[in-house]
Amino acid sequence: MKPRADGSIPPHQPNCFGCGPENAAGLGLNMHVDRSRVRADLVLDHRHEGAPGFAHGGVVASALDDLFGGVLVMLGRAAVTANLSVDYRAPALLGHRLRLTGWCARSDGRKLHLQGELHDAETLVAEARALFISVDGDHFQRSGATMPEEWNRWLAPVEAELPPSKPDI
Ligand SMILES: CCCCC/C=C\C/C=C\C/C=C\C/C=C\CCCC(=O)SCCNC(=O)CCNC(=O)[C@H](O)C(C)(C)COP(=O)(O)OP(=O)(O)OC[C@H]1O[C@@H](n2cnc3c(N)ncnc32)[C@H](O)[C@@H]1OP(=O)(O)O
Repeated sequence: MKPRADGSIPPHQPNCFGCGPENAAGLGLNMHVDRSRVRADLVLDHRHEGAPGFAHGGVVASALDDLFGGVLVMLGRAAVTANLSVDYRAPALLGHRLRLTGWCARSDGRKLHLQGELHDAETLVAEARALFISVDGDHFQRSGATMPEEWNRWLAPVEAELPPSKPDI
């Protein structure tokens, strides 16, 4: 799996909660590569409500987690979330167009240190740091579910080194 020629990032799989178009309960993220970052717009609604008019914090965390899944596609690395930390800086308002941005800050063998932000216009709503660990195909066999054909191709050996991190933009 890799970004398309126009920079858009295909869904991880059709039913992915974050980005799968077939998941009626999902967030429907459409991600794209913008230089060395991944971006997506997100409008949350009453299904995502916590306090009245505010998005539930877990939904915000889910959006950032799946955004990091988009960063993995940009990097060409299959990995899973080992740790996700979110600082909530301002309420995420329902009905507002929110902007997600994610990038890889650093990699160290199997460890990928990813960072992301959620903005409402100029307002920083949330920032996240995550540790992802590279995995191979065996990791996903444990569910017993059928893997998308494309995954069999990208679940390559995890030892491959990432290219040097690009400078922040
Ligand atoms: C080519 C294209 C690639 C495209 C990629 C596309 C998709 C991404 C892939 C899959 C996801 C698919 C779709 C959804 C996409 C994105 C959504 C967000 C992602 C998720 O929704 S994903 C679900 C939630 N996620 C889990 O379901 C993980 C459960 N978990 C485990 O499966 C294991 O826990 C695992 C595999 C993480 C590690 O297990 P393990 O046995 O392989 O490795 P081990 O434990 O030895 O750790 C190795 C080194 O990491 C350190 N380490 C480990 N965990 C740490 C922690 N929490 N904090 C600090 N350090 C930690 C150790 O200390 C050691 O460090 P050291 O080497 O220095 O000793």
